[in-house]
Order: sequence, then structure tokens, then C-alpha cells
Amino acid sequence: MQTKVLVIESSQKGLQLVSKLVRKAGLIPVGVSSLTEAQVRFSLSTPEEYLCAVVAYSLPDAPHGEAIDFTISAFMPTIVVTDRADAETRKAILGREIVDYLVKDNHQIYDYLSRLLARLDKNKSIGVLVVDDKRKSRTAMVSLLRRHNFLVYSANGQDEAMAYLSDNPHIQLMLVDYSIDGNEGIHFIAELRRAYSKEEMAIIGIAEDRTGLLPATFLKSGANDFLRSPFCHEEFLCRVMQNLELLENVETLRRVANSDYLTGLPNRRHFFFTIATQYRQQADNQALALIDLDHFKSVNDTYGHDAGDAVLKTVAELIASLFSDVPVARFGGEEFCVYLPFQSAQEAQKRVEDFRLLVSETPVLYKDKLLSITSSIGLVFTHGENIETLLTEADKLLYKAKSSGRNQVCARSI
Ligand SMILES: Nc1nc2c(ncn2[C@@H]2O[C@H](COP(=O)(O)OP(=O)(O)OP(=O)(O)O)[C@@H](O)[C@H]2O)c(=O)[nH]1
Repeated sequence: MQTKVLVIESSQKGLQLVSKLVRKAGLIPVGVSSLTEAQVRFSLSTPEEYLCAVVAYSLPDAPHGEAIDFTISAFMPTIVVTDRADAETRKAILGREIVDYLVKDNHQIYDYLSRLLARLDKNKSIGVLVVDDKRKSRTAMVSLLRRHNFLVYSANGQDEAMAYLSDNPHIQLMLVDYSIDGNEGIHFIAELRRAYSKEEMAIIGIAEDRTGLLPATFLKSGANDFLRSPFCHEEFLCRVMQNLELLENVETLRRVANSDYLTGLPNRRHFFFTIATQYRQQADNQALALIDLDHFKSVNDTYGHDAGDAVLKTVAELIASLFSDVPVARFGGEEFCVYLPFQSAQEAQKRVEDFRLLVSETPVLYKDKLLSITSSIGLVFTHGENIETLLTEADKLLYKAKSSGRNQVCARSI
């Protein structure tokens, strides 16, 4: 597991600060104050354990970036921290194959370093596709992206790019050059947008653009962003990072909007949306189970609200594991719902009955107490009714299960 970050910094204060940021990113700092110490530490450990290195440009025993050369030669993605922002130092740093460099002149850089470290870890599972017909610029972009731990693919035109896309669903970002296949870059992006929304695939258009007109054309054709070439290393990486962060923020919002905060199961709205979009054509042979825990109020009253929450989470886990192949939801309170498409009445009845039994046989451990729970379930089968009718009928059957003594499944066909 690559969870360690080698921090080489001679100032004690700097070492402490960077180590704190490394920990904040969920990683383990290994701090040393000189190149010699770094070499010793590294020789005593397994290289694969290191995600990257954060290295001060100038150290007492390595005044001209020699520590950077060491970490790069040890195949560690290297982030450089420096006090100096002069052109000569910048040139000396960027001449090496580093991930990025940070000048210690304001506090924002520490926030940036924190994001960068978290990204290097996440990037290992993110695919980036470079589509450019010019080998030199394609290779340069690939090299920059690899240093950031991305899974990088490169194509010289649309056909090759499409082949990569169909084989690699983890590709989330594309860099598309204007000039591919005879200046077809913009057209290609417009075509890509038929299959991939801006929220699922970020596309950055690239062009030399002497006219000033291309950025708008790219953006109007579906690109998330535009980069004018030749571009500098830093702008390229900032845009890549920013576009991926945007994609992730959208994904987080979507997840929060679609799921129940306590159990993580889909919520009622998302449940209906899934059924409406994924099962629209298949109304035959479907079943719906409405599940309600028995005497749940007394769990809260006797053991407290936290105990009630623990019960709800356990039941949600059982639902998620037994019905992982079908839409499920927490409707609210202690009520859950399971939709079973393409299943005979016998199959659905067996699955739901197995679940009821499992709940009754799975006491929930809360602090030092074992809490027994049971559930009542209304189950309805149909060959053609819509989901609203199924729900109304399942509700009636649930009421019957409650009034007939609880801990049972009441089922019927409609
Ligand atoms: N701990 C906890 N309790 C909740 C939550 N949502 C709703 N409840 C409680 O769930 C209880 C539901 O009580 P009732 O509707 O009377 O149902 P019951 O006690 O299970 O009775 P029957 O359904 O008739 O067996 C109420 O006390 C709610 O306050 C939650 O997220 N966490």
C-alpha cells in the first residue's frame, strides 16, 4: 500500500507543517532533515510503500536540488517546496520531472499541497485520455500526467480514442487537440457529448489559436475547459486538477441528494427515479415489498435514539446485501422498500421471507446489549400495474401483517 510520503526539509517548522498536511490527507509522513538521512531511510524501507516525496529545493547537504534528483531516481513522484521564486530557481526545478513546485510565500500554497497530496492518492484509479496527432505534445502531456499517478492513455485520432473509451470505463478526463484528423477536434467533442455528459466526462480542448475565437467555439461545442498551446506545465496541471475536482464535487452532491443520510441507502425520490428510468419497458412479473420494523418506537424509548439508529443501519446493511441486484430504499423512519423486477411470485416470496427470517435472527449489538428486532412486510406481485398501484397495495398488506401479529409477510397478486 502506498501510504507513506517522504518529507525532506531541513527547517523543523517546515517539516512539522508539511507532516501535518500529509496526515490531513490521510497519509503517513516520514520526515527527514537532509539528503543523507533520506537516502538512509529509503534504503531501509520498501520503495513501493511511498506514494510520493515532498522535497525542499535547497538543503545543507544538497543546495542545488540534488535531493530532487534522488527522489526522482527512486521513482517517487516529487513535489518541490522552495523559499525562492526567482526565474533561475524555477527553471532549475521545472527542468526536472517533478509533479509540481510550491513557493513558500503565502498560506494558500499549503492548502494547495493538501489538495495535491489527496489527488496523487486518488489519481491512481482515474483514467485520462490524451487525443493529439502531434507526437511531441502528446508525449509531453502523457509524461506530466503520469507523474501525477493517473492511468494515462494516448491516441492520435478519433478512432483510436473511441477504442480506448470503450475498453476503459474509468476514463474521466480527456484532452482533445483541435488539429486531430484534419482539424476535427471540436467536431469530435460535440460527438462525444452525445454519449457523455459534462458531469461524467471532463473534456479540455487544446489549440494554438491565433484568432482568439477557438475558446468560445470549444466551450459551445461541449468542452468543459480550454487550454491555449503552447501552455506551461503549471497551467496544464492546475486545469486538469480543477476539472477533476469539479467532477468529484458534482458526484458528491449527487450522492448526497440521492441517498438517505443515516443508512446510505437510496432515498425514496431516487428509488422512483431508478425504476422510472431503468425499468420503464418491463412491467411484467414484478413485485414490491414494503418493510416496516416492529415496535421500533420502544427501541428508542428503552435504549435511546442512538440505539434506534444502530438498528436502522443494521437492517439497511441486510437489505443492501440480500437485495444488491435490485432497487431498494429507505422511505423514512423505520420503513424500507424493495422492488423486484423479472421475478416470479414464488421467487419474490422466498427472497422476502428469507429476509424477514434473517432480521429476526440477527440481534443488533448496541454497547453491551443485544437488541432483537422483527419486521412486518407487505408484498405484492403483478403482471402489469404501475409502481404507484403496487405501493398502495403493498401498504394495505403491510397494515394487515401488523394487525395479524407482526413478524410476518402478507402477500398477494394483483
Ligand atoms: N432512532 C431513530 N428513530 C427514528 C428515526 N426516524 C423515525 N424514528 C422513530 O421511529 C418510531 C416509529 O414509531 P411508530 O410509527 O409508532 O412505529 P413502531 O413503534 O415501529 O410500531 P409498529 O410499526 O406499529 O410496530 C418513532 O418513535 C420515530 O421517532 C430515525 O432516523 N432514527
